[in-house]
Amino acid sequence: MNYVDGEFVDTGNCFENISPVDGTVINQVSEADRALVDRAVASGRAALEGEWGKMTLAKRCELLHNVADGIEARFDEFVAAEMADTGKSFFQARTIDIPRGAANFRAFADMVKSQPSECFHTDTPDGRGALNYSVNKPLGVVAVIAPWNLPLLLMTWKLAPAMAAGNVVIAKPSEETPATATLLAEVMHSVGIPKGVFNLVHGFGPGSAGEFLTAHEGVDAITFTGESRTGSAIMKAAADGVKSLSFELGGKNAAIIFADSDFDEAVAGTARSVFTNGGQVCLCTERVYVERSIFDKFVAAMKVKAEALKIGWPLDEDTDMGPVISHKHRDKVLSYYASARDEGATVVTGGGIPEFADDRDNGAFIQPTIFTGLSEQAKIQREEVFGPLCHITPFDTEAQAVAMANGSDYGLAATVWTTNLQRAHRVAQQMEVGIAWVNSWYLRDLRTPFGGVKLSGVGREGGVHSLAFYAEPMNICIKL
Ligand SMILES: NC(=O)c1ccc[n+]([C@@H]2O[C@H](COP(=O)([O-])OP(=O)(O)OC[C@H]3O[C@@H](n4cnc5c(N)ncnc54)[C@H](O)[C@@H]3O)[C@@H](O)[C@H]2O)c1
Ligand SMILES: N/C(=C\C=C\C=O)C(=O)O
Repeated sequence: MNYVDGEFVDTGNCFENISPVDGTVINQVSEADRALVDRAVASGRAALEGEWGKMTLAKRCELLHNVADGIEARFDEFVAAEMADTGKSFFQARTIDIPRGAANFRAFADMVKSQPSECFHTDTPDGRGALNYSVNKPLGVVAVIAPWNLPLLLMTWKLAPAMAAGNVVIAKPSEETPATATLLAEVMHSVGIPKGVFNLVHGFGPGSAGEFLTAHEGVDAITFTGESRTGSAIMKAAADGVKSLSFELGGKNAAIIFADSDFDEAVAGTARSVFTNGGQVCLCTERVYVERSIFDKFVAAMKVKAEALKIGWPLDEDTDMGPVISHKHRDKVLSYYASARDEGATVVTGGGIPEFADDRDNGAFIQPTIFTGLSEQAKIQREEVFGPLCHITPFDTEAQAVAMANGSDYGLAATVWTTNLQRAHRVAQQMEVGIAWVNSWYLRDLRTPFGGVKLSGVGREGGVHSLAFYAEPMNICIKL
């Protein structure tokens, strides 16, 4: 169901939600039409001018903590829903996706309470001076458009600061993953978020709810997470309305492993950064650069890691990797596997589809894959694949590794593995990315700036960066 103006709405026009595990139909999803999007915008505007706009900060933060409580109270339902939509493992859903859904609301409910505002005493020629202070006002009606890879985590990563800053939101989850967003609407409704503050519209991008939102004259800002080319399309749609935009886009992330790294740690950490969530995390590594003296040993060790991954039923406790999100996406990843082979890659492991001889053969399962032997100009070195694969390349000098890692049109994340302190700082700071991890990956502090450079995004969210994006600071000058 959609959720607009405090009501669950079925437009009567549905699309099927297909399981990536076995190809069965999970449920029917009500697609929002333009009229429902219009109603959501009007309801949001009324909420801003009504109860929500007048609510105290303390009460707003209390409600956001209640939303977090509501997610935790229905934790198992959220886990099951996320796994059903995505096929991700029980481990991933229960240790990352759903806990972060609650954590995002708690983090921003707490951070916004201690958000300072500026004040300056200004000298004036008459000696009496002036007082310049600023107040933070909300942007207004914010469209939140989210992807399918970490559905609840990424939607709430935007909803939480937007609502903490006093905005009203219209959320549009991916058409692939409607379930946890709908559960979230039930939680919002049950904890008493005033009608119009949180709205949920299901649908697609072009010619559907996504596009209706981005071109809507009543939407004040758009925060989008998804493919870079979609970001460009949304930027065009929003241009006439001169809307505030925050974009978290694609990545083609590099890992650099020096011979002076802790070898076992570097192998384990890099394998995790390549294969987590089937490689369907924007921060995942797809390009691995290894110092030549340990190259063969490292490739062999990564092969062992890839072949040890248990690809199975998401609910099995020991499953490491489920299917990718859809047959369509699997075909895209397989086309990159084929292009790598066509360009002469060595297939270290994988490259195809696993066979189970059960219903999983109707799912979108794919083999974890490692390639070597290609140049930096190869297709899988230039383009984001967003699947469980990497290409491993040897390097001889630090400068060469830095140049290759930076030689991408993307710039989201990088990992650097070394035990040399100076080298760790030196190389990390040279990475042309928004986030560099040293001897770690996806270690997250929600107060830090998060975002990408180049094709990987526009702006930063996280901590004060989120609160800055979702606010309109206003300066008031008082002549004394
Ligand atoms: N940088 C990050 O934080 C981050 C996080 C997760 C995923 N991603 C990126 O997202 C991509 C995978 O997610 P995806 O396939 O859902 O991305 P996508 O761009 O296909 O879709 C993302 C969302 O945008 C909507 N959409 C599509 N076209 C639209 C349009 N023209 N107007 C309005 N809305 C539109 C979709 O319905 C979906 O809800 C990968 O490229 C990945 O790198 C980036
Ligand atoms: N934005 C975040 C993760 C993004 C993952 C991309 O797929 C986060 O952890 O806050």
